[in-house]
Amino acid sequence: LQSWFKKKKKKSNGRLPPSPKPLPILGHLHMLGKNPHQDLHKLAEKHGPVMYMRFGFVPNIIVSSPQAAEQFLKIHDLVYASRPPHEAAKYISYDQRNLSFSPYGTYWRDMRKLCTLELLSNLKINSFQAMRREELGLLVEVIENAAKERVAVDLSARVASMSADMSCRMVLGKKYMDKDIDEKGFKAVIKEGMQLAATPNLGDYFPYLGALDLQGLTRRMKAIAKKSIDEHTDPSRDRSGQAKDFVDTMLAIMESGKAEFEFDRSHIKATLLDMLAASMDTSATAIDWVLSELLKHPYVLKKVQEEIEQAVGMERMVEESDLDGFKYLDMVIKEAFRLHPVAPLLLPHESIEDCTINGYHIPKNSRVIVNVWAIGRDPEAWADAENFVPERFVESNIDLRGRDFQLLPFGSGRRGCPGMQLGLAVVRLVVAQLVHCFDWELPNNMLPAELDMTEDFGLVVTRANHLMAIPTCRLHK
Ligand code: HEM
Repeated sequence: LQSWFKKKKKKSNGRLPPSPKPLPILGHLHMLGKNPHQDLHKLAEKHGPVMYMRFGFVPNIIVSSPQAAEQFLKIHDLVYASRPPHEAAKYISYDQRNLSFSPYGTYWRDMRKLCTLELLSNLKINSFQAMRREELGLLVEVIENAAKERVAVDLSARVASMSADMSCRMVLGKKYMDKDIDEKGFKAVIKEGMQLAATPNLGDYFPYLGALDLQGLTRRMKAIAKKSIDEHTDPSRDRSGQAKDFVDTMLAIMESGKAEFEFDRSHIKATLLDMLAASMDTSATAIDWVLSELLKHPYVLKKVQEEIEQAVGMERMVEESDLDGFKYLDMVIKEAFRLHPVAPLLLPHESIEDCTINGYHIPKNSRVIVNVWAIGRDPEAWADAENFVPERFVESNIDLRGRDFQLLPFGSGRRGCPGMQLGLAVVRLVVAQLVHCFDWELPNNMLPAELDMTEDFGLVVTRANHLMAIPTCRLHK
């Protein structure tokens, strides 16, 4: 292998990016612990923002500065717009027929266009406003009861469950109760699928991959998709008054022959699972981190509450139409995403040809891992980088939508997140509502500064310990 790389190097006349010292066979795999984004950050501080690492036999390029990210995701975007082959995704997603893990090519382009236009457009997002209001209303009721009893709410669990219900209703048209699929439970199945999808992020070499029941899991996930399509094609189904969910939309496209590419039930099923997995945990985890930072910084929470109060008053709840006025809330969300990007290493990209970046040779078929967690902490890009200071955005127009490479929670370029508008809409709405309707304090007289912020790595990086807080109602009625 070494000699193969040397030969390659010679051929292109390029040198590979700097690299820590590898072990035989393992390469650099032994350097990654439980939180690979943090380990890679430390290594990049030593070896530079474009770093070469080999995990098993797979060459990886680790990207850790805004300048380098711009090279890979904008200037040479086309070269890096593919995804590596992925064993687990092949199982789960009908041979990579979904969007997230498809390699670059016509199929991915067509699918992405279809999803962007038909499922994730503003029109479509807005058609689910009433559903979001209803689901969030249910959560507010639960919290009101906890406030009456003066007991702590498990915010992490409650928000995750609400987000799963919202995603289910949007994608499949109804909430699946835990027992609907099998004894294991619907949410557990999806969650396991996410963990599985996360593991190969850093090579297919992680030992715990083998511990997961790949076939059993696949069977369950596919059962969900099949059941849903069968229900939708049942002629006796009454769906009057409901927004058209994703299954309806995709079945209609399939029947009309409107898609200009092969599009059958297996494509629909793969896409449904993709949309569920991509929307459930991402938004919920983002909300969890924003709320955690607010509880850790009570003066910031107070400022957000004042901003909302000024626009909405204390007589009613927040509506989605109020959201555009909340400038300070948007700064808080940006700052939370800077420190806690929910997908700290994005999804892995793969290069489709040789390329030279910053004078280094990047071989074809390298995996590219963009460490946005490290980029959010880059001292060259951010003053006082370790601290949560939303006010830093008052004088800056740095945006989080992929235009500014120091802040990339949704990635950027061709593979950037197509669900960003939807994700942001949910995060802004839920955070605004929960801090407008309630004051919050930490249980057991814990001081805000003592709130633990330990991370737990996966496809999304969640809190290691659930966020618990005691609510008090704020609104006048
Ligand atoms: C706060 C919420 C969300 C965050 C932080 C987020 C973040 C991301 C990130 C970082 C990527 C990878 C980008 C890359 O590889 O360069 C991604 C990809 C993707 N996201 Fe999101 N996402 C969110 C919500 C959603 C939602 C609600 C949906 C759809 C319902 C969605 C659908 C997707 C899809 C389909 C991809 C793969 C795109 C492709 O490979 O072409 N995301 N997202």
